[in-house]
Amino acid sequence: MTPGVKGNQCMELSNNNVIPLLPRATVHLEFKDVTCSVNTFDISKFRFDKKTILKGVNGCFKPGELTAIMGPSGAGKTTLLNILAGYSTKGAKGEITVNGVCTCASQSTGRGGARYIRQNDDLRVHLTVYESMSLAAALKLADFKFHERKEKVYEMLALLGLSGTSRTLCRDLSGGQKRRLAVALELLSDPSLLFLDEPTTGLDSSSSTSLIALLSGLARGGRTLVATIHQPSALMFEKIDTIYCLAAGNALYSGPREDLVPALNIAGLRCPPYHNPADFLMEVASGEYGTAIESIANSIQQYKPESARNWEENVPVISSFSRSLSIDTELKDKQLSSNMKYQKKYSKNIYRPSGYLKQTWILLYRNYLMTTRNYSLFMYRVAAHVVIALIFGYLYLGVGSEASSVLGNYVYLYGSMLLVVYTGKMSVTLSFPLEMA
Ligand SMILES: Nc1ncnc2c1ncn2[C@@H]1O[C@H](COP(=O)(O)OP(=O)(O)OP(=O)(O)O)[C@@H](O)[C@H]1O
Repeated sequence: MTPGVKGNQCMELSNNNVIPLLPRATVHLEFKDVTCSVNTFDISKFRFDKKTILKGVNGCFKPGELTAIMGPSGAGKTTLLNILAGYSTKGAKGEITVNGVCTCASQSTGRGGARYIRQNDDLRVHLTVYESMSLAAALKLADFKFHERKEKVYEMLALLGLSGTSRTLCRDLSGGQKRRLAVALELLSDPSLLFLDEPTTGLDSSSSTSLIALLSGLARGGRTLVATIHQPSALMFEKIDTIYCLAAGNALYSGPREDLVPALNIAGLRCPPYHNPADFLMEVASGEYGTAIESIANSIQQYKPESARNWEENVPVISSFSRSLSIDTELKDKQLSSNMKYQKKYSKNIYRPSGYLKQTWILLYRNYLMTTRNYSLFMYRVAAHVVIALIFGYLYLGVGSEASSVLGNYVYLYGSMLLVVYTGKMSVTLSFPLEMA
């Protein structure tokens, strides 16, 4: 029996129609004086040097907003995201406050149930979209009944415009669809805080824009979304609420998108007309305008916007946002109400994952599916065993029916032990780091 996977049905929605599902709680994340240093070995001097990647950055990410962490290559964007998400906190110092609860940046827990979508899609290429989703749902949503999990999976697929690809193998998805599936997998447990590392890398401009529109829609529901974005187009830039720009480990600008150009003006940097402000910011951060980053950052801090934004006033309420979307109202209402129903029914805040035994069973089943569908690997394994059997046969040739040759017995025992131990161990040793990723 397939755990968590049964049947198939589709609810169709076009790609860019996003229903802003409400998260279960809102998350306000603030960080103060975050630094990160690593020790690097300098071969020419034969000694360890300390490299400072982040030099005491501050900032705050609010619910209902999509924040883009921008900056030139090597500025420290991924490092900051890793620390904030609690994914990799080695060498980090500083304070991270989530909804008023302060934790040390070097701690990897206490980030309000944050989910992190890394740059490389960690999808199982031999599973279909529906299988990936339903197996993930079976792992993450232990308290849900089978039909409820199924409903939630279809709801997420429809939400992210993946209904039409539910039977497609993950390896056959386009780059944009893979990113959307990665988001859908994380949305199953309704996270309030979502980090994405370079979600648009490798996508064409239209897929990138539609992905950013989707993230912006999810943020509108009250989530806190933070994504590193290299160089957004003007269209993508319009959909971002807040910009956090890093340059050589320092925060250059942190604030609403619409205040970026006036703030740079204050620092004496005029964005040329018809120039994408995002490109201009990157040029400034790369040092193309000659001024020291610290002095620009200091000047920018002098800028006081006329209307300090209050997200609670400005974030559109769910009904007004959904009115602006051209989607089937009946379907939208049905999905919203099912989402609310689950949120009310299950837990105060956290969906409970499956128990150890159930997880083992689900993962075994997933492994079985992947192994049997990976024909070439399967055939290589069969061929390897045939070749090894021939070698053994040859080595054992002439030993006779009494097995009286000491060397023959030794070769047989030693060889069969190696085969049994290593063929079993190697697959685990190789796949463990991949599965952990
Ligand atoms: N473990 C480490 N050891 C040594 N240097 C590191 C380590 N991790 C990051 N760095 C260095 O820190 C700097 C910032 O890295 P990071 O990956 O955060 O940059 P980024 O802004 O995300 O760059 P990109 O946009 O190219 O991905 C880089 O110069 C990188 O080489």
